Amino acid sequence: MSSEVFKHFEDYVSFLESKDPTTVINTLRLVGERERKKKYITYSKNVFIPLCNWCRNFCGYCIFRRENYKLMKEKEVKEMLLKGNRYGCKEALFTFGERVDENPKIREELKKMGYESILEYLYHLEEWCLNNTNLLPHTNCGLLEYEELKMLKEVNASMGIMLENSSERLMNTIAHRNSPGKDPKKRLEMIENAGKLKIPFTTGILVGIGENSEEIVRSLMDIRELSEKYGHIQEVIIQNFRSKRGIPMEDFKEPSPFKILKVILVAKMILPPEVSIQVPPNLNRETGQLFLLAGVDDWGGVSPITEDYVNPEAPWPEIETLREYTEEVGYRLRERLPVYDRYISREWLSDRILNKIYNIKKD
Ligand SMILES: O=c1nc2n(C[C@H](O)[C@H](O)[C@H](O)CO)c3cc(O)ccc3cc-2c(=O)[nH]1
Ligand SMILES: C[C@H]1O[C@@H](n2cnc3c(N)ncnc32)[C@H](O)[C@@H]1O
Ligand code: MET
Ligand code: SF4
Repeated sequence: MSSEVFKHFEDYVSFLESKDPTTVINTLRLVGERERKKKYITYSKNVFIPLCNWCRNFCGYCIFRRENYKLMKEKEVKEMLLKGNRYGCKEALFTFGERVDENPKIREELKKMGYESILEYLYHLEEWCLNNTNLLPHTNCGLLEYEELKMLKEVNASMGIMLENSSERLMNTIAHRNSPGKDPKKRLEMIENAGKLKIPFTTGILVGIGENSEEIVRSLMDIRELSEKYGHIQEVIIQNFRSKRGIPMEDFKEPSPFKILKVILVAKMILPPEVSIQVPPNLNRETGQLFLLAGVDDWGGVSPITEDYVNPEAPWPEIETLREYTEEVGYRLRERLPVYDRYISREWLSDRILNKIYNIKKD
């Protein structure tokens, strides 16, 4: 269906490069034709658990990582989960630094708590979450091996990792120079492993980190390839780089709304139609409504109680505000689980996750 508009790599690239309003207006019309049929824009009510903010990488855009790190205590995590439960949240988002247990001090701390590794600790917390709350875990903690994904699938409704961009070139730039974990070969391999393991999966690209138009198109095509092969990509996040004081990339220009609009249109044309396109509403407060017209159909995780620890300067909108914002464009806001409906089956989910979902739906 998507190929009605463009077919070739070069077409997408020249579209991204285009300064001709007619081209963009025409594409918006063609893509928009399909958007008229959609009714709902979804979001997931969540609690963000930043389990540990040390990280083996140093991404040029990141403010989350601290050398003076904090590893969350079990009690603290449980209290946050219980609070989320009281607020009716359905997603426990475990997002944290990559391979934090490469740090000997953190390993030591974990040992004292009775755990051999951060993933053993994570598994325990996610299991507790399933046994004591109505929240479903979603883990996004950077690179994981096949066996690690397999273990976490037991206690996660879905998992994720941002591809960021599939360009090797960025590994020599300020964005990823000091981040071995952002090697696109490794990230694509992990996304492929998640496909083999039938894990409903979230990925995406970060726009505005020094990549060019070819690299954006290539990244989206790489995601499409894995999505077509395994069918596990539930959503693709188009994340706009937001500058923050003190990061190495402080002086980088944030991508313009026009640029993001074009990237969304290209994503819509490249990706299979069932794959949702997500933009976070806290990073797109002024522009989000217009992006709905270009094919965005999901706002991602929105939290009534925790901040976005990756973008702490950007508060979440109230759900009711988000509802008005969405309805003004003519769509309805609908809450979803961290796993999209089409994956709610034995083919995709572990028995304990599936049982939990049945029990949640009964409530
Ligand atoms: O609050 C945030 N949530 C982020 N999420 C959460 C996401 O919005 C939701 O957890 C998913 O839509 C699943 O419901 C991510 C999840 C991933 O799997 C990969 C990347 C992200 C990035 C962010 C983020 O920067 N901030
Ligand atoms: C959790 C995800 O958040 C994104 N991320 C990290 N730093 C920034 C920033 N300054 N602006 C926007 N997104 C960011 C990355 O894509 C990461 O994978
Ligand atoms: N550190 C992981 C990554 O960048 C998780 C998101 S950033 C806190 O992939
Ligand atoms: S973005 Fe993720 S991988 Fe990069 S430094 Fe921050 S926490 Fe680490």
